[in-house]
Amino acid sequence: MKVAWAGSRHAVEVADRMACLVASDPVFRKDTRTMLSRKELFKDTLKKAAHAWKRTVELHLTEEEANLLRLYIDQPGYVDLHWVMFVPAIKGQGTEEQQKKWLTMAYKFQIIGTYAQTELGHGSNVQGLETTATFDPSTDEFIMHSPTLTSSKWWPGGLGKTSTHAVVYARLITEGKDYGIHGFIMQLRSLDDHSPLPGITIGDIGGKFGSGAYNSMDNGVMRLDHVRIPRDQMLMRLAQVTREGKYVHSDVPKQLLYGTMVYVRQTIVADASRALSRAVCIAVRYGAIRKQFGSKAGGPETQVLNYKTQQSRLFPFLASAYAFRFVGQWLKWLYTDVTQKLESKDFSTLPEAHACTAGLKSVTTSATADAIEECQKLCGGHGYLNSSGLPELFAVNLPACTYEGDNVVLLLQVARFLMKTVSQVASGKQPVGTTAYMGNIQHLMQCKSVVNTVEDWLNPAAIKEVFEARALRMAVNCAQNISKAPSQEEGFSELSPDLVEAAVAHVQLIIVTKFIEKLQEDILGHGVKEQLQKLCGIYALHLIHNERLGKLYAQVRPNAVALVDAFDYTDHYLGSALGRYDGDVYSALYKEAWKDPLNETVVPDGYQEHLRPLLKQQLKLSRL
Ligand SMILES: CCCCCCCC/C=C\CCCCCCCCCCCCC/C=C/C(=O)SCCNC(=O)CCNC(=O)[C@H](O)C(C)(C)COP(=O)(O)OP(=O)(O)OC[C@H]1O[C@@H](n2cnc3c(N)ncnc32)[C@H](O)[C@@H]1OP(=O)(O)O
Ligand SMILES: Cc1cc2nc3c(=O)[nH]c(=O)nc-3n(C[C@H](O)[C@H](O)[C@H](O)COP(=O)(O)OP(=O)(O)OC[C@H]3O[C@@H](n4cnc5c(N)ncnc54)[C@H](O)[C@@H]3O)c2cc1C
Repeated sequence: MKVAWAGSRHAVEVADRMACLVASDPVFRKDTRTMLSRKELFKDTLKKAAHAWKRTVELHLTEEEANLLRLYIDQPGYVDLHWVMFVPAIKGQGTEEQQKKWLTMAYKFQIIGTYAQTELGHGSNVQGLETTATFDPSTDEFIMHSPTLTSSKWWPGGLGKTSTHAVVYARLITEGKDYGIHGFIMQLRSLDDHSPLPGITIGDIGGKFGSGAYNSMDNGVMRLDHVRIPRDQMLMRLAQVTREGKYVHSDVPKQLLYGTMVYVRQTIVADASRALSRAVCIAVRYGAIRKQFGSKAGGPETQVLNYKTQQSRLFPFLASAYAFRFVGQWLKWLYTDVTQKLESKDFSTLPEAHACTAGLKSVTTSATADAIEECQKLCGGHGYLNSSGLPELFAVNLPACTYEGDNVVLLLQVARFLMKTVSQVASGKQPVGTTAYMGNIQHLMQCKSVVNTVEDWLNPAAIKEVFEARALRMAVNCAQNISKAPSQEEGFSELSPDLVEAAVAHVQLIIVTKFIEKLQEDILGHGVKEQLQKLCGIYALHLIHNERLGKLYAQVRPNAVALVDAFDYTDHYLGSALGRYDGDVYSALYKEAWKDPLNETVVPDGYQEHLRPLLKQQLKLSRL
């Protein structure tokens, strides 16, 4: 099962090696992270990042190994934005010459970059951004400016205190005309003493949800006061401004401006499956240790994992963790395929790639955030302690529902794509890829489900048909209702709640389909495929209705702990007293409690100042 989860034997081996490297290095300790002040936490992140880079260079780590190293260090920091957004933005939007110049420095960490798109006033509506980049032909420069308070850049990770450079998104103005949003490379801080360059006001936007968690990241605010940059720092793969100030389009679609977001959304699906699997691993292992109540006849107490209610709340998450993992692996393939096509100037699959990345990012991160919260409840009171690992896991993953596109905004993008596809089907065009099922419209609009028993749900063809019929009927229903509205725009707006549901149904169909396709591959190991078939059945059935699931849960229960052990997480990475591999939960909880700074003294700070006078006063009063 470890191989099925990781993707290959090689993947298991590399992941094990990197996880052990991190777990055995004292610099990467994280058990007291939630007790650090914001300043201490930030400094700790700088230390970990520098040490990680040192180890990366010393050990000549490959890209795959370095990525895993970062993953197991498990602490958001400026390096994420540098590697996952700054570098890909230059790769995707810069010319070859620009890539050579900037990436050479970025790859060696001679500069640290971030992705500065969102502003105080606008995040979702990228076309509404206000920062300006006005071309001055007299000096061959752009003047970068924040004309209003709301145009202040707001949120970029690493911007607050660390980044030396950024790809800044701004409205390009030349020859008096506004050409909309474009990307520009800007140096923000001195490479000598790290002070902000003239005209740049920059800082951190303040503490965020939860202790520890995303507070390790210096999300930043930045205002620009007529800062000049050379013309060649506009990213010029999509469009150029000539020396004379003429605006020239390239032959690539302008949507490639959003390409970095497509890339990151795809990686976020993998992050979601990992976060969900961690929460499930903690709740399942703990559920096998925790006992409450016994039989009336005075028998032994029951492991809480044996309660049917616990199983019906927890096992759909276990199944979802596997489902998201497999669809994430497929999405990575799809992204690579689209990128190769783009390189040979085939842009035909871009809309589908956008819909798949946006939709899957949205559905998997929302489900994951909800599931982590539920896993806290599934662990009872102990789940609410920081030492359970769950509060921080929740706080770190919750913003994934918002960053890289608010989940509802992204689902509306999927819905827009679906409405276009329905209208193309109506005009006789055969849909392809993840919407190919829509071509089977006659049958899917009328067919009746053949599913009657739990066993029927293990029949892949029956499952697929149900999900296809559901997704198509919801999409067609929306399209018909939109066509009755006075205008397409009004209809879309009026029906947006239904459109979001139709988009979710389509995305769930993709997840179910990719799970089924995974089961058609050669899967080695005794009983592995059978367990995955049950999990696939649970994933599909829990989305439709819960009635017949009990039988499947009973079949998964004996292997539940093994199914979470297959995630192959070290105790260091899991970071949970409840989810420990050895099950020694109670001594771990007890030991963790004594680490709290409140326990440094027996009598707390503040006793002399506030508690003692209060108690003495009450004593005096009672004697009167
Ligand atoms: C400490 C450890 C150290 C270790 C060191 C070791 C070394 C390290 C090595 C490796 C490190 C690796 C680290 C890994 C860590 C991983 C961590 C994960 C990181 C995550 C970090 C996240 C940080 C967050 C960043 C951000 O949030 S950036 C900002 C994101 N913003 C958004 O997403 C905005 C959302 N809005 C939009 O996308 C758009 O505005 C819109 C909603 C799509 C609307 O667009 P608009 O043009 O206004 O309108 P439309 O008319 O709807 O669209 C026009 C047209 O375009 C199509 N479209 C839209 N989007 C796209 C797209 N993306 N691609 C293609 N096409 C698109 C749309 O469909 C329309 O098409 P049609 O006209 O044909 O319909
Ligand atoms: C932790 C974190 C890290 C981030 N890192 C970065 C970064 O590195 N770089 C960067 O540039 N940005 C970053 N961001 C910003 C992020 O990309 C935006 O917050 C995100 O795109 C959402 O935009 P918004 O904040 O403007 O939300 P809003 O759009 O203001 O959303 C508010 C509400 O309005 C709803 N809404 C908005 N538009 C519509 C619509 N058309 N139809 C229906 N409902 C709608 C949303 O669903 C939501 O409920 C980060 C954000 C966070 C939380």
